[in-house]
Amino acid sequence: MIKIEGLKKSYAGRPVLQGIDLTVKAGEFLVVLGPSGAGKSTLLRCINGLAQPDAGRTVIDGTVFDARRNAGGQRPVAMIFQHHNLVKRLSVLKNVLVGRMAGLSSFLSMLQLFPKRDVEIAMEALARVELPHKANSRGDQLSGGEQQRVGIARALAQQPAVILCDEPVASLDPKTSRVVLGYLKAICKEEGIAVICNLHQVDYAVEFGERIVGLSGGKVIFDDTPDHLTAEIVHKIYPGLEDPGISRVLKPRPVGQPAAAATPMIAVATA
Ligand SMILES: Nc1ncnc2c1ncn2[C@@H]1O[C@H](COP(=O)(O)OP(=O)(O)OP(=O)(O)O)[C@@H](O)[C@H]1O
Repeated sequence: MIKIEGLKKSYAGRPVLQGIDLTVKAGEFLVVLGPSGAGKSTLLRCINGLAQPDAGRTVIDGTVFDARRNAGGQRPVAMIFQHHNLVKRLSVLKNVLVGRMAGLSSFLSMLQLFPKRDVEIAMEALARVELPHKANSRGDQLSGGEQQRVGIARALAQQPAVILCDEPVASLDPKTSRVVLGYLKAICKEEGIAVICNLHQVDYAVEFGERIVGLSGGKVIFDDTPDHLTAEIVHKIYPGLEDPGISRVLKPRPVGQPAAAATPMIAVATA
């Protein structure tokens, strides 16, 4: 289980995250939606230590996560990026083995020598995304979708507690996007890994997310299952969005039932 507690981050005095609290269970697929600049990437960067939060902490399976203190062991937080971040001149297998490097001595990683068990783990991860036959291809000989599947295998090879995905399908066509999100979801469920996935596409969020968090102005304004995401809430998350097509992917609300509140509401009787 990953607990994000009171995360705050400002850049040049401008608040970007204003106190984020989230608990994500092992094997839960959480999608973060929000307009450009809402702080989605900053949230992931603060969790994995690429950015230093001003306040707050991340607790993973009961231990406070500090990226700086994790050298020498496998890191519990893996990351998948929009542009795959593969080393293009290296083989696919070596790219996946990067996920094992945290456990290697600097001497062995410099020589790119890996224990047999690490190579087995990397090959198993490639098999999970159905690319073992590409192990010896160079990273740049793969399509965008295949490169992202290698990115997933690299994250999986790290054997993390949580995988953070920063717009992993933003540069892929719709069919390939669904394939990539399908692999991610299957791995999340079958391996019991928590996934926090930033997306721009509401339709994919509804299709693949078990839980959706809406960020706006650095605050959580929606946190619920896709069933509770209404067109009104989507418009709150994305003010000014003019896409009537959004309502097609949302479940119609039964007549007379009010829209789900963005934050829990308690009825207080008046005296
Ligand atoms: N290193 C940085 N230095 C200064 N400002 C930054 C830095 N990183 C992010 N920001 C600012 O923080 C705000 C949130 O950025 P962030 O990238 O987290 O948004 P986002 O929701 O991921 O947007 P997008 O969907 O466009 O990727 C933006 O206004 C951005 O300019």
